[in-house]
Order: sequence, then structure tokens, then C-alpha cells
Amino acid sequence: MQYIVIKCGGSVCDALSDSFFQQVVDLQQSGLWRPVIVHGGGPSISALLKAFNITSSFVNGLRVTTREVLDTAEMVLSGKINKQVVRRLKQAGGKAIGLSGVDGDLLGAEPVSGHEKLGFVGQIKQINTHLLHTLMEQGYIPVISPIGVDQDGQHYNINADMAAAAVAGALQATLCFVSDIPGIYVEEGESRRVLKTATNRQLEQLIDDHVITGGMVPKVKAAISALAYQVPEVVILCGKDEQALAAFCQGEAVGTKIVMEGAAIHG
Ligand SMILES: Nc1ncnc2c1ncn2[C@@H]1O[C@H](COP(=O)(O)OP(=O)(O)O)[C@@H](O)[C@H]1O
Ligand SMILES: CC(=O)N[C@@H](CCC(=O)OP(=O)(O)O)C(=O)O
Repeated sequence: MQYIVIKCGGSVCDALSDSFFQQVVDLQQSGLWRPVIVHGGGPSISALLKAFNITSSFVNGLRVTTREVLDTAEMVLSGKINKQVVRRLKQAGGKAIGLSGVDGDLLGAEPVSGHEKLGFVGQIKQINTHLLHTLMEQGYIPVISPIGVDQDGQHYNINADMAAAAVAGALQATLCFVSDIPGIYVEEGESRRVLKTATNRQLEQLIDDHVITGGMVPKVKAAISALAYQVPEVVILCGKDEQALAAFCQGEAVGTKIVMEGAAIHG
């Protein structure tokens, strides 16, 4: 039995098919996997901020989070999206429980270091793995929204990729980023191709060269940090590809696998 953290990006949440959620439930019911979902919701947060006439900006892929941005992010992530994901899993015959990082101090957080201007953006300090284990032993699939809390009860907006990497590290879980692209693109002349495998060094260079930009920057950094926590495997795959998750779990090469330098590369 292997833990797997499945990070569902806000870019793709609405486009995930019934069959995707069926695959998550099937993985759990096979007895071979214990899935945990961490979801994002960046585009929905941006849409609600716009409707509220609140301006927001990003620095290195992280949203500058004032008090009112935090309230809006929490409404969207812990309210709307978390419950949507729970409903989809239930419709697929699964037993899911939605939690934000605030519930049961699941995601203990602190302000993200070195970026004071980001406001209430957090990084994870500790994870209540006991709560996750208890829920999974009862047959639940935990669905986690990336809002953290500190010892004083202050809430923080946490990038969902970073939250997923920390949860995977704490559980020593396989980490699967489900996004709206088939993997990491690199330019080749006029065309582009998806890297089958990428090392941490290669990825740092691609960030420096501005080949990896926007939301892919924190995703790749989170992937590298998960490998530093020595999780067994990290992959980025496309949620719109109906069978990608199941194929990955059966050992097939899908998306971009991320490895520490020194591991075999089949670019
Ligand atoms: N080199 C790259 N390869 C693939 N996607 C990239 C790359 N650089 C930037 N991106 C962008 O990153 C996006 C995925 O990040 P993001 O929107 O934050 O996804 P998610 O919501 O799934 O976390 C892609 O849709 C793409 O526009
Ligand atoms: C600090 C920070 O940037 N938090 C993110 C949280 C949601 C997220 O990460 O969603 P995606 O996975 O869809 O990008 C935000 O406010 O957009």
C-alpha cells in the first residue's frame, strides 16, 4: 500500500471528468493506494476578487495576500472548491472528507520566509499526519484546501503546489501534479515538446531561461522540494487526459517525471 498525493490544479479542476474521480476511487478501493487530494483554485480566486473589485498581483507565482484577499481565497478554496471535489468523489462511489489546513491544525503554517511583502502567504511548518492517518484508516479520501494556520490562529494562503509537496513529504507519498498541460514544455526550433524526465538542475536552468514561467515556477520548485523530502516519485500530468492518472499508477510513463540529478534521464 502506497500513499499518493494528487494535487488538482485550479487550471483543470472544472475540466476533470467523472472518469478522473472514478480512477481516484478505484485506486483507493484496489487496496494498493491511499490517495489524498490537495486542490488549488487560483483562477476561481481571481474571478471572485474581480467580482469584489479587489485588485491582486503575483510575485514569482505567489499571490500577494492582504486580509481581504485572504478572506476571498479562503471562501473559494475551503468553501466552493473543496466541497465540489468532495461531491465529485462521492458521485464516483468514494468516501471523501473535505478539510482545510485549519481543521485539526492540519497544515501548521508560518509566514513565507524572505517575502514579507506577500502579506498573509504561508509556508508549512508542520502537518497533522495523525489526523490524515486516522481518516484514511476509516476509509476516507482526505480532500485538503491549502489554507494554513499558525499557533495564534492566524490563517495563511498557501500555494497549493507547495502544500501538496509538504503533505507528500510528511506521508512519504508519491506526488502527482494534475494540471492543464501534458507536462513541462521545452522549445525546439519552431515547435515544442514535453520532457519525459527532468532533473532539478535542468528545471532550475529552465526557470532562469524563462522557459518555465508563471504558475509552473512554484509547481516545479514544489516538485524539487518534495524530492528533497525523499518522496518516492514526482510527476506532472494532464488532468484532461482521461486515463493518465490510472496509467501513471500502473507504472506507465506519462507526463513529466521529475528526478534529482544523478538519477537516469530519458529526455
Ligand atoms: N515550460 C512550461 N511548460 C508547461 N507549462 C508552462 C510552462 N511555463 C509556464 N507554464 C504554464 O503553467 C501553467 C500551469 O500552472 P498553473 O496555471 O499554476 O496550473 P495549476 O492550476 O494546475 O497549478 C500552464 O497552463 C502553462 O500556461
Ligand atoms: C499564495 C498563493 O499563491 N496561493 C494560491 C492558492 C491557490 C492555488 O495555489 O491554486 P492553483 O493550484 O490553482 O494555482 C492563490 O491564491 O492562488
